Amino acid sequence: MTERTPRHGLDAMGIGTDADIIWNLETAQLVEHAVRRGEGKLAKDGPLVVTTGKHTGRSAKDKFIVRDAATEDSVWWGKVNKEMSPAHFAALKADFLAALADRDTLFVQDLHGGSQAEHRVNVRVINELAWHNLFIRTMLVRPPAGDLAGFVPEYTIVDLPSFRADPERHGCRSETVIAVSFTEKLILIGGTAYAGEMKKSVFGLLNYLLPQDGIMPMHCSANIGADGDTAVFFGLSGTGKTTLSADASRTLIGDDEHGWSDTAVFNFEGGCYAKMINLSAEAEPEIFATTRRFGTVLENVVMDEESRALDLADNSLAENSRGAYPIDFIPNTSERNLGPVPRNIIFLTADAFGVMPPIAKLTPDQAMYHFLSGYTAKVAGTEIGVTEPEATFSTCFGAAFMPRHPAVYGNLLKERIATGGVDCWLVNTGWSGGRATDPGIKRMPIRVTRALLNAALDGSLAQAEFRRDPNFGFMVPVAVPGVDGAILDPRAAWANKADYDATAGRLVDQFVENFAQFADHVDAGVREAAPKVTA
Ligand SMILES: Nc1ncnc2c1ncn2[C@@H]1O[C@H](COP(=O)(O)OP(=O)(O)O)[C@@H](O)[C@H]1O
Ligand SMILES: C=C(OP(=O)(O)O)C(=O)O
Ligand SMILES: [Mn+2]
Repeated sequence: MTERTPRHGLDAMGIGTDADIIWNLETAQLVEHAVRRGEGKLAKDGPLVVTTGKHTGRSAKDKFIVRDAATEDSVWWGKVNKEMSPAHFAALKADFLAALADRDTLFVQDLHGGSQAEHRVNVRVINELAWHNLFIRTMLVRPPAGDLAGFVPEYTIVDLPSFRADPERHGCRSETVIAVSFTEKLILIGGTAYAGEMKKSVFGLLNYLLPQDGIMPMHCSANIGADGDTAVFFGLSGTGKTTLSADASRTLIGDDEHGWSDTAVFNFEGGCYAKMINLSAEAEPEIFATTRRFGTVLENVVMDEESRALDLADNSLAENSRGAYPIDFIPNTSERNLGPVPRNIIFLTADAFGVMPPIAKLTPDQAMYHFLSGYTAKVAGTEIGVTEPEATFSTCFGAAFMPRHPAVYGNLLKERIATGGVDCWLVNTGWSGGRATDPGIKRMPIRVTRALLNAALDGSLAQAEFRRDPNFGFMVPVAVPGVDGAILDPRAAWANKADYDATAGRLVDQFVENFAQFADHVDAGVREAAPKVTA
């Protein structure tokens, strides 16, 4: 028993086990456990380096929500939120409890999901791996040590990477399962060692709970400018939330999950989770510096066994290599984990078709249209013969994490934009001058994106001359000081204009087709904000 052991233990939760229960350790001791147990190794400058095996990203198709009286009408059932029956969940829970009883050692952390006392949940995370315990401690909000003895968990996550789910018995799809019961306040994660599942599960919880308190939960990063102007950056995975929110000239609130209340934007988390592949010291100095510190957890980053030097360019373990670090590893962060209500909303998209301009100004109706659409694109892998990018539409720029109907989140955004004083922008951090798969076509340089963003955020871009995009109808700047004008007009950047027009036309068609599902949930203004092919 130490002061970090809560009075409300696992037995009080109905969890029986003879395992050694290791409560609420801090970074140094958890790193020692991880290394001693062979879970990871230290890199040259101190980070803990681990591998996750088969799963190097989230398994969206293996995620389930228990469908019962509580969720029947409140969850948006369908393609994204898949159901698990209460009976299957009961069987899964029984097998998780049996697996817990069998373990020699368990690592437990008592944490908060949400940085603000009035809008958060107490989460207890039970891990078989020391490094997973360190990861979730790093990512969520750490209660002061003095609060731990009296900590009472409300939600529990049991995270067992070695568990093997059985589709017959558990009503799931594979050996991997992420199952959430809002009624039992229990999340079971098995068959995957990708640590991001844990933090995104807590996000899903808050996305379900907070709209009831009038908070808009958002899959976005957030930072604050010198004159107190908050910006939020929505975007799907890989579009630049984490990269662009770490900016020497602005104060970071957080890189991934936030709530927008009547008075503030606040972080849900206490850490960041950055992509490591090809991370550049020049373009992303603040994030790069975290790879040289004790306390950072590096997932699937390749390291030389002898020198313990990192090779951030090596994708042989994963394209999605990651680094988790406490938020204060970034130099300029908000001490209270919040900022004023936003003055700017940015929708990030990584357009692999090269159709979207690098920046565009949106009307409130266009903003609603793009928020509900949630467009980005994937470069269709590295397989030989795959030459076309693939469009992805994920509503609210985060459908995988949003249990409720998109209209719930959409209406919260609508109310907030309607109060005025918020400027909305679409930013393409993807490709320009052709498709991502065309020879010689490069992704937008980070410094160009930053220059355009900063011009939007400091108000100077508003003074520029704009033209209307013929396909999407939004306003695109014609010239911006310090930025090569050729990149501002995507059509001009393409050598073959007919090819651009055809590619844009196909993308517009996909937007229109995707939006049909929302047409009945929005007013005419938003429907009319749809892109139109004018040719
Ligand atoms: N113009 C750009 N803007 C933002 N990121 C870019 C850009 N060009 C390349 N990148 C790379 O794209 C990735 C963006 O990932 P990240 O910021 O982690 O996205 P998210 O947090 O939205 O998942 C990073 O690896 C970054 O280096
Ligand atoms: C951690 C994740 O978030 P993002 O890529 O948006 O940073 C993820 O999608 O697994
Ligand atoms: Mn991110």
